[in-house]
Amino acid sequence: MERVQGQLEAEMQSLEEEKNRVIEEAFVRAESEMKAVHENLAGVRMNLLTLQPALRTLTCDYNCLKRQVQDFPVMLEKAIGEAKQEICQVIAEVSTANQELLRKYKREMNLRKKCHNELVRLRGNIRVLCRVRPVSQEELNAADAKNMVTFDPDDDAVLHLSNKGKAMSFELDKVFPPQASQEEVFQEVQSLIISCIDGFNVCIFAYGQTGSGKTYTMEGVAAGLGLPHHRSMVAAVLRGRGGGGGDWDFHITVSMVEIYNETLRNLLGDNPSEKLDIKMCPDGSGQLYVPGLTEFAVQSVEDINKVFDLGHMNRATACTNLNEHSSRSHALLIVTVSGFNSSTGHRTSGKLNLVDLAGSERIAKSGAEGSRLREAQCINKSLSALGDVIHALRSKQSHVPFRNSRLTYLLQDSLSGDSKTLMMVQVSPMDSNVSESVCSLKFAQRVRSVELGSASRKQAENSSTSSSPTHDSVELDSPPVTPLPISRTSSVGSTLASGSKTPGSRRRSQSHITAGRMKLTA
Ligand SMILES: Nc1ncnc2c1ncn2[C@@H]1O[C@H](COP(=O)(O)OP(=O)(O)OP(=O)(O)O)[C@@H](O)[C@H]1O
Repeated sequence: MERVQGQLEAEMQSLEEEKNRVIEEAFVRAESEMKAVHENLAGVRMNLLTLQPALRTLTCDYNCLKRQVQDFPVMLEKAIGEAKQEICQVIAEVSTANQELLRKYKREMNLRKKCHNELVRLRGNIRVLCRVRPVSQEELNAADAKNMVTFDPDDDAVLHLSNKGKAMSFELDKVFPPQASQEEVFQEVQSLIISCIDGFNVCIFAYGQTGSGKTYTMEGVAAGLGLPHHRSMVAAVLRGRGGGGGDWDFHITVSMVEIYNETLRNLLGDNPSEKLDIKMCPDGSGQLYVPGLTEFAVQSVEDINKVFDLGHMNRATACTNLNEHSSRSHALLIVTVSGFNSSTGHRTSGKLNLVDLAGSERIAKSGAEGSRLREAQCINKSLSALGDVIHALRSKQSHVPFRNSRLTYLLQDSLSGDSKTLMMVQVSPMDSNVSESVCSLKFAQRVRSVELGSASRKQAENSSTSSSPTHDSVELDSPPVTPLPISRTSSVGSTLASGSKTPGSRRRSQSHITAGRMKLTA
């Protein structure tokens, strides 16, 4: 018991000692930790002391930013307002400059039109050009073939021709030698074509014997394109639409007709064999129109191509031999351009007539009979009538015998007034064609060699009184119309009112050859 007690006391003693040791250790540790804490605290205090100014700066910055943020919407609004003002000012300046440019552009456009019309006027409203076709390969191969045509190197309006050993010279408005390209010819006639957009009526005729190049000039294949050339003439009208300025809106329609044996046929109609008539408008305006004539509205070159294909197809189906038939008939392409200016309300109406005439060669009366004789008579009659009309117009005669053929009657409004006419006389250079070439050139000179402005008072009515050097005057079995009296009052003033229009009134007038309009669906 005592031993156990002694053991317990010893244990308690050691525990007491252990406790004191642990307490002492804890105290030492606590003291060192306390010291470290104090040191830390001193460091923190130091830090706090240094951070205080930074905090003050930050607080100051923050307050400053806060104020700026508060002020920002106001400043932004102000800046936007100022920017808006500046932009508006610049826009106003640009708009003024733009309007000024537009005004200048319009003035230039009007000037261009005036210059263009002046140019056409100076050149003469009726111009006679000549084109000599090249010698064909076949002709080159023929041993005895001779080229009879030479040109004046100093004057592009003169052509020399050797006829049975006799030298002859002809002066026209311009002569195109065989090497002249389609493009050169097109450049020459382009301004004339485009004037239909300005409200003028324009006629371009291709005249000459069969094989002299009439169709080549009027429909010749444009290099590489495979498209008939006068499609590009119509295409020029389409392109020229833009030249009037943005205020103009143009409506373009195309008709194709053929005149064979003094009979008018609609090449775009459902029935190409159907004969058309030329009639006086029942409204008493004195204007002419062709009832039933088909007009296709065209807007693109594709539309034009479709119209041509239809016209050529109809022409081919209406006859047995197209080549012969086309040589003995006149083919007319009529392009009507109606313009409307949305700013001024101004309207214009112009017409372009591209006429591929029948072959002008003389057929010996003794050798021809039946239908060939009638064909020859009709061709001679209409070409003589055309020569008479152009001669009368160019010499400003008081009466113009439009009614002597279907061709001149149909084209009456496009030949008279301040219309513009171009006669392209086609010539073959070969000796075998020389007498026909002489006839064609004499015809050209006859319609041209008139002193402009020297109007004579009267002009014989019928082609039987014609002085045409090329065509015999042959009466038709039934003349197309009764000849008109020759006084200016009756022929121009009443019956042929459209032929007497002043430049201003003609510009306002609508197309005389009208018909039910169709939309192009072909
Ligand atoms: N300027 C030219 N350049 C090249 N070839 C031409 C030219 N003019 C005509 N020809 C060629 O001469 C031939 C006869 O031309 P074209 O058929 O145009 O004569 P045409 O007067 O219209 O005859 P037709 O009265 O029979 O219609 C054609 O083969 C044509 O290609």
